Amino acid sequence: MKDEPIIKIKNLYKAFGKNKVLKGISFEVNKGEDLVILGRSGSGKSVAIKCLVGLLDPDKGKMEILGTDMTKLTYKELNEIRLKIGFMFQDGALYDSMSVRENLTFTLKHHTRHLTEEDIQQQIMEALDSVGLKEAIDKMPSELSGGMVKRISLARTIIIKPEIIFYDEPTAGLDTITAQEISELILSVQKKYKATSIIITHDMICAKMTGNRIIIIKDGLIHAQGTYEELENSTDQWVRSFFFANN
Ligand SMILES: Nc1ncnc2c1ncn2[C@@H]1O[C@H](COP(=O)(O)OP(=O)(O)OP(=O)(O)O)[C@@H](O)[C@H]1O
Repeated sequence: MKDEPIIKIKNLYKAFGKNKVLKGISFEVNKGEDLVILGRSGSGKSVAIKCLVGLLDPDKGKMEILGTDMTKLTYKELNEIRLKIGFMFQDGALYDSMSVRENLTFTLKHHTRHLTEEDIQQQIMEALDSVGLKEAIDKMPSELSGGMVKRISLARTIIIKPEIIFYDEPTAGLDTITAQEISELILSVQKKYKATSIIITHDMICAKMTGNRIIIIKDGLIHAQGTYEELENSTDQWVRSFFFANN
């Protein structure tokens, strides 16, 4: 069902010593939504997501994913909820010593037990097909270009069919054209798999293509939110600067 929040963050605070990074962030993400988080470097976008998924302990705040209170989880419950979440990290995070096939097999076996060899191969081919890279199945990560690494890491993210996908700077380090191809691919994956997404990015083309709502973090708080068009036409000069300057 749409319009049903499956991610809820309320009054999230996080400081590292004197560095007060998050000072009361609240937002919700509905099922099927693709939310982009913008903010200048160091504004706390990654910290917010890490708190949400249990990789960092928040100082204060309530967080819920798929109806589960993320602040009161046992280790077992945390692992269970993480099985429903896919991550696409900035650096791709593939295992260098494993081929593409082995990387994907590893993820799949770790996620789903008792799959037959035939199921595994079929799901690998389906994921690689979704990112247009079936021919790379037996390549090693060192043989892949930056754009191909991103595609394979996207394949690895979707192979577990997550309900929620977190993208951390999915187009970072790519030239403009390749970045746009990756954004297009993310869009097609979103349509095909219908996962709910949170996308952290500095790439405004990526934000425009992949997000249907944007929030902007400033000074530890949510400074503005809306659609790309609403924020682009904001009366707030600082907000508008995102759309015309490279952050
Ligand atoms: N584990 C940590 N220990 C101490 N400080 C941290 C830690 N993680 C993040 N920080 C600090 O928190 C602040 C926010 O970092 P964060 O990585 O969330 O920024 P960001 O908005 O994602 O930036 P970027 O766009 O550059 O990735 C920074 O000042 C950073 O130094």
